[in-house]
Amino acid sequence: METFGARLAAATHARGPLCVGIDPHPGLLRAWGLPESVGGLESFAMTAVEALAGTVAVVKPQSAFFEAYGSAGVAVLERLIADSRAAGALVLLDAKRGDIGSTMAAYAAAYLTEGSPLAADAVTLSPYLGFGSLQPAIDAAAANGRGIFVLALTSNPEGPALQHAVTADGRTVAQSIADSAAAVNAGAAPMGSVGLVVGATVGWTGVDLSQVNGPLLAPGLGAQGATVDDLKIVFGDDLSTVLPTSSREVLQAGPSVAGLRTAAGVLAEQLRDALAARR
Ligand SMILES: O=c1ccn([C@@H]2O[C@H](COP(=O)(O)O)[C@@H](O)[C@H]2O)c(=O)[nH]1
Repeated sequence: METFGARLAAATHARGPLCVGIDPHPGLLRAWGLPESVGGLESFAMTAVEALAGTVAVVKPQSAFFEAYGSAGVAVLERLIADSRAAGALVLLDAKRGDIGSTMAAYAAAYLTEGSPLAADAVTLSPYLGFGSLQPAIDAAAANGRGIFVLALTSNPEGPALQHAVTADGRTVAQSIADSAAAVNAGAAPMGSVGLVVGATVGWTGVDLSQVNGPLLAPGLGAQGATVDDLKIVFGDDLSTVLPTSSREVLQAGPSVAGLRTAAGVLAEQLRDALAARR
């Protein structure tokens, strides 16, 4: 079975290094002239899929905005995942789950196991119950050709107080997460299937990402203030596996399908140039 790392490398090679987040904020629904209802959510999601899933490498639905509508919202998320994958995009479900190992096994069954209605190509996970608690998801990802993205240096201003804290062995929390991902990904080609989340907003961090050998999801472009040029500051020599992601900056170009495609295309082109040094 082809690994997620290999599938992602092929997708970004073919379609460019861009992930577009599908975040149906209430304010965006209003801006698109849609009601704040399940019907509005579905119109928003399906328009985004129509506009983007045939062209960008990865779409990243934000689970919270679908869960907000209860089971009917989750049904829309299921359809979004299926339709996006059918259109050729990889789907990264942004759910940021984290729990004790036995419960993590249930999350892995939901998000990473073939046949589950919510199975995506990859899911975001929180390592703050200990990186080892993620093992059931790492195992399920490997068994199903899927991937995980582990929070390391998040894009929000509150992140550094925890993520730059120094652990008992002298490494920062973020460095220890990066090292744990590197250990799982060691030897994988073209790259491993355990990615990290490293915000485009975080600036120079001193965290050594050179051994991670996995995708580095970079949120924070646009609405959170980071620019394409910031990626060079954050990632330095480690740009080769960076997957920049943007939600509101692209989505504000809707509801026009053409407008959304143009916004994603312009950003993808800027990223192609900025990440030209990638392998
Ligand atoms: O560190 C992180 C991790 C995840 N996110 C998520 O990415 C998008 C960003 O949306 P924008 O509209 O492009 O700001 C959103 O779903 C976040 O939950 C993040 O921003 N930072």
